[in-house]
Amino acid sequence: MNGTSKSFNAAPLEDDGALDLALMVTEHPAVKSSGAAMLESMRHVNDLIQRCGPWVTSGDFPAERTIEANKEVLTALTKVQNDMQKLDDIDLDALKPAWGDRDSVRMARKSLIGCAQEIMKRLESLKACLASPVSKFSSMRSSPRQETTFYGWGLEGADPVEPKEKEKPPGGDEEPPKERSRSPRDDVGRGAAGEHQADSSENSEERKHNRDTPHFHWTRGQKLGTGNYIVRKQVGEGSFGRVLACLEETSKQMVAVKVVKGVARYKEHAHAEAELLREIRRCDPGRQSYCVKLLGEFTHDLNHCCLVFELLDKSLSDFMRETGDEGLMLRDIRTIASQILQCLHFLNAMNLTHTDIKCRNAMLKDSRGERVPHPRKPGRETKKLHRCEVRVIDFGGAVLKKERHSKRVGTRQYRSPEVVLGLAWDEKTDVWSLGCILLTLYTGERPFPVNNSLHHLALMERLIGELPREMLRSAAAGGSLPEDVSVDSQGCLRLNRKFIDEAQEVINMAKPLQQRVLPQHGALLALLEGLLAPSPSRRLGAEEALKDHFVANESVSE
Ligand SMILES: Nc1ncnc2c1ncn2[C@@H]1O[C@H](COP(=O)(O)OP(=O)(O)OP(=O)(O)O)[C@@H](O)[C@H]1O
Repeated sequence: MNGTSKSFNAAPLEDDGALDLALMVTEHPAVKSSGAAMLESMRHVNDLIQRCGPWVTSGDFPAERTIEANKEVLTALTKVQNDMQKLDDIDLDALKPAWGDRDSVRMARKSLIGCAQEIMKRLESLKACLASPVSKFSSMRSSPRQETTFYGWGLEGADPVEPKEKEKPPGGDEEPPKERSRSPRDDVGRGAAGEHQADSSENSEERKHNRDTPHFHWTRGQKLGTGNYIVRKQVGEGSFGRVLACLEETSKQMVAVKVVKGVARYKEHAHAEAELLREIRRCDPGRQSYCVKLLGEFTHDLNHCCLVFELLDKSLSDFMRETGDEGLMLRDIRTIASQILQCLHFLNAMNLTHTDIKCRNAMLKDSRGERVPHPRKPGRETKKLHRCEVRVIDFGGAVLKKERHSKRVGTRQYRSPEVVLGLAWDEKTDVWSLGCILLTLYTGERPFPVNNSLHHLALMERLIGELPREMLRSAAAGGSLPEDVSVDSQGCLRLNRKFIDEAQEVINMAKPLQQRVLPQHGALLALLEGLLAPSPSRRLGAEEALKDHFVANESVSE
């Protein structure tokens, strides 16, 4: 009999009626959906217990099935945690009459949380039983790791840097379909051959291994590092790690801790991001950069690099969703434009390009506000912020001027024409991305809901007019055109038959920029035309844009 089996409880979980009762007393949508999810999790756990019970009690673990079961347990734990969080997030002060009274919702929530805790207990005990066989099998399976190079930030003479692989974050994203940049710096010191090497099967194997490595598993109340950070809940997740809201014991302040996956490359990458953020803090004593503030860095369990940040509230994409994707008040858009431009101006002075400016990477410090009639959409509402202050996050893709490269950086929907075409890019690429953010905030719609380059370029032409022929010609001549794009002898985009069949209708329906902005908002239109100029040499720089009429003039009429 295996030692770990002592704690294994093979009895199936049962609903003692509390779940049903909870679902009967309220119509609150979060309670309803969590209740249904809880029933599903309960069934899943019972199934797992049935499947794993025999090996756990006999101690005879079959390799593949044990690894598979472990993955399932971790996924199920995350799911239950998320469902608990949804319950936790219910605002008892904002109930609709049809959802039932406060006490019923509170009671239902308590019952469901109790049920979730039971499910978690079982999953935790199963996880403990599987842990040691899994680590034994995994070490037998994994191939020797590649040696990783030092990833020093901006250090003269540092070794060629390792790529940051940006993969699609799990759990969906507000910008689907999403394609993340590969590396900000992965071809430094390499040529086109380097690019090819980066795609060799060995690297993609490793990339897959990194992506499949599970995220750090957390529990509420858990202490991180040397015990100074107590986990309260999860506030975000990216490709590199999970972001947890934690109470810092000494200061009694809530902070955000990004716990990076236990993958060597990701750890190095996180150290580099921390180093850069420390440098930003050093250069910004007056806190005028609007960059997120790094408060510290530590290691948890020897394996997880943890970055401690000021705790922020909601990303612009989450906030937009909360307002029903209707678009924000113009005065808030102006403030956001001004603050992100100040951030870009500051980064320019440090010779840095962020490369991944987007709605998910700009967070509000405080998303509280009041619902007001939408000034541009009769009959609709939006949310007017009490205090509009943003912070730019995720500096993992930032690139120093001296380390610029020709790889496609950033998230597809926010990429500038020069990046899509594989041409040289500079800090103006961030300005284009900001243009995409502002247009999204104004219209409520993402200007480039695309997942291939031809569609993207064709939509750009629809929005802002023809792309400069020199740009298309030089991309064609330099061999940097994306695979799906070709250019004719005149230097115009060639739209093939298949494309026309599939996408032409969508392209035709997309409105030019002038038609997306109301006539009374000419100042905003002028700014957007400056930010979304196709040629980087004609595009506004951050410093110039700060002097633009719309940005500089604080009195905005909605
Ligand atoms: N300081 C913070 N306060 C609150 N939430 C945060 C904070 N920083 C990040 N988050 C949340 O965590 C998510 C992931 O953070 P971040 O983008 O830094 O991680 P990442 O792994 O680098 O992601 P990506 O896949 O975009 O590179 C963010 O989208 C945001 O929702």
